[in-house]
Amino acid sequence: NASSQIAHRGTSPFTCPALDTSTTCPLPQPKLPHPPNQTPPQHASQQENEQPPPSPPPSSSASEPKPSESPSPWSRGPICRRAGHSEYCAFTHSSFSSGTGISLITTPSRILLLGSQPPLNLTIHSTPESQPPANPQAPPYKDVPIPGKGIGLVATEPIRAGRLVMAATPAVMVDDKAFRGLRKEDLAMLLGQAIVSLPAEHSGRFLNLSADARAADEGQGQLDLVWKIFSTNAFRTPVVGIGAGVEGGEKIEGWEKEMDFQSTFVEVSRLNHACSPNLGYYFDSATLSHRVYAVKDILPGEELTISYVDVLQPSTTRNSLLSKTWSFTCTCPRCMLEPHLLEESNSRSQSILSLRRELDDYSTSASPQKAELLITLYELEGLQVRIYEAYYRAALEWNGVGDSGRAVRYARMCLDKGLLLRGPNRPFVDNMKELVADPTGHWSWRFRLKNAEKEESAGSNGSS
Ligand SMILES: C[S@@+](CC[C@H](N)C(=O)[O-])C[C@H]1O[C@@H](n2cnc3c(N)ncnc32)[C@H](O)[C@@H]1O
Repeated sequence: NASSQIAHRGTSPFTCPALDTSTTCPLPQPKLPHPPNQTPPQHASQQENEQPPPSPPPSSSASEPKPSESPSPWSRGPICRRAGHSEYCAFTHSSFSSGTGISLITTPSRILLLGSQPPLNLTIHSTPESQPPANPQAPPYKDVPIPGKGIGLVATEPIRAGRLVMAATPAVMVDDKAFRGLRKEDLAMLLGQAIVSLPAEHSGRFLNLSADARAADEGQGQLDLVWKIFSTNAFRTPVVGIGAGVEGGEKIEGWEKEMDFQSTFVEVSRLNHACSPNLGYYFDSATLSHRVYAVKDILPGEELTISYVDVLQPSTTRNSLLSKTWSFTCTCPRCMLEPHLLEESNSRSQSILSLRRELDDYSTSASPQKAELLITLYELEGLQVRIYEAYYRAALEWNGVGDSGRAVRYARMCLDKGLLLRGPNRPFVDNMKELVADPTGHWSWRFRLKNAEKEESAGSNGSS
């Protein structure tokens, strides 16, 4: 059966001295308390409005993938846990990513599907002795204590907008179904196995991440602490698996299945929040890496920040979510404006939301001037991290009134920023590329004018 393909490991949870406070292993540094079911830092900030993606949906009746013939680089923890019909186990690939290692909590059949395809099967790149680290250059930042925020990262050199600042693979990835379906104690137990099985440096850095202060202070136990470190620092990371299966009696090769995981990364997880951040990021399923880019020019000594919440929301909405989920109130410049300036900032945020709604209704005769205003509002709010969304709308609006020159210019600007902040495999990227290649053949060509004509003829029919 599927699980027999994975080598069993003799490790029992928490035999690693890393979790024994009497040893030299790094101790966790608990910080602020968090509620148990928090949303990982990225969800809301990655919204976009796109044309429907053209790719066909994955087949739901395809059968499980076949076990791989080659020896598996994965080892499996000794104890698995059940949620519903599925059994979840902790799997570790300790030579992954030049010996950094990675652990996954998922089902045996999913590990066969995922683990037998790139990048998880790239054992050629994963022998620690023979492979240098992926990025031998010193990073342009260091971690330092930031008053009121725990540890954070600050720039050690000038960083230009557009520069790749980090590309890191996770320490641990948890199948979203396990995250939601398993009892907390069971998930904590599997997380414990997952962490102790990582190479020592990676597990030590994981255990140094921030967690709920109550876990350590009240001595609730090490499993609870590992669970809290994970949930404080997890990001949503959808992974596309390519499988083979049988549908309607016919063998199908290469169906794609998107699987949701929650993942914690030891470096990215040090980034604190700001409401107009200077970094943007996306998770690249093909390399299993979080790619973090500068969206503004950053000076040495400046803190590097990402956004944990939807930055388009007004300050009260942003802060109530931050407080509920991560137990802090934001003190970033956008939140600390004087009252009359804060009021203007919130009014701009409200306008952004209503303009987006208006522009995203393709059945009306909205105008390119509204898209231009949207760009200005994003700029005034310092939202370079989402500016590609405004360029996207401007490209469609100008094409919608038959101005291909401006449309192509904005489509290019959307691609320039959007590729950095969302990666290549996105429907909006395809959409903008199609517009650049052939604006007059694009679905949006003169669509607003056609709407206006329809409205006019409906009006004249009504009045005649
Ligand atoms: C993903 S961790 C970020 C790194 C963390 N500061 C550390 O010491 O490892 C999230 C935690 O950092 C703290 N944090 C992040 N951004 C903050 C901010 N803008 N103000 C205050 N605390 C913040 C909160 O305790 C939050 O739960």
